[in-house]
Amino acid sequence: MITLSGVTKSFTTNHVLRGVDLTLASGKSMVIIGGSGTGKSVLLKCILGLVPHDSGSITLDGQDVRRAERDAFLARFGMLFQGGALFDSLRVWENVAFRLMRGATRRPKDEARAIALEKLRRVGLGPQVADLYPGELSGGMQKRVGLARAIAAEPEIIFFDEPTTGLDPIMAGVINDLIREIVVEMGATAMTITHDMSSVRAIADDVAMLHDGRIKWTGPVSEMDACTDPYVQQFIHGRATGPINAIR
Ligand SMILES: Nc1ncnc2c1ncn2[C@@H]1O[C@H](COP(=O)(O)OP(=O)(O)OP(=O)(O)O)[C@@H](O)[C@H]1O
Repeated sequence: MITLSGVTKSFTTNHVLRGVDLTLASGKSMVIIGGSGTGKSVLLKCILGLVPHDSGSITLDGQDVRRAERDAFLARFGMLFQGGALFDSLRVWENVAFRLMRGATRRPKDEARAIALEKLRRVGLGPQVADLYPGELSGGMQKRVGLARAIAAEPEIIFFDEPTTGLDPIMAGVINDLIREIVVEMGATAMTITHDMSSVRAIADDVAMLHDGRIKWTGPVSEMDACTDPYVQQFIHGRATGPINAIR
């Protein structure tokens, strides 16, 4: 379980997080929504300890994330980054096996390649893709490779940062379904940042809306439509008018 309590983070006079309280239950899928620039990525980086928070606490299974031994802590996480963030100079399978070939749990090359092929298969990519370079793949295929990489080391917790950005609606649907299936299958705890409401509905058990540096609303996705909070309503219906200023 990941617990955030009163988390604040400022960049000089820009007070991005102003007291975030949030719990990510183990084995559940939490989706964070909120307008551009509200601090969703900063929140994710604070949890990972990549950006130090100013005050409040963030714990993983009761342990302060700032006190955790970095390598062991990060090894518990898988990440699917916004642009896929694949290494252009590495073959697809080497990208997927990246973490398997480094660090304390380093595996022999043949074993790492076999795991990479198995993970590629899991995301619907055949062995013919393994020796290509990322630049030879479509955007949707690159996302799948990124997803295969995120799950390669079988992490307990997976973060998805805008997993469907730049994909057509059909491919976005495929990626959403894959994320949901994989998270359920692995029993992983998932946190996804997205603007895409169809992703929210496909991926989330729970939703949290970040606004003005705080969690404006959180609850099960099944209760989101009935939520009367005007901020949530404006966001989920994509209305230009409402309490959220459209000009930012
Ligand atoms: N390293 C940094 N130094 C200074 N300011 C930063 C830094 N990282 C983020 N910010 C600021 O924090 C605010 C929140 O940024 P963040 O990227 O978390 O937004 P977001 O909600 O993820 O937005 P989007 O949905 O557009 O990706 C922005 O005002 C941004 O300029």
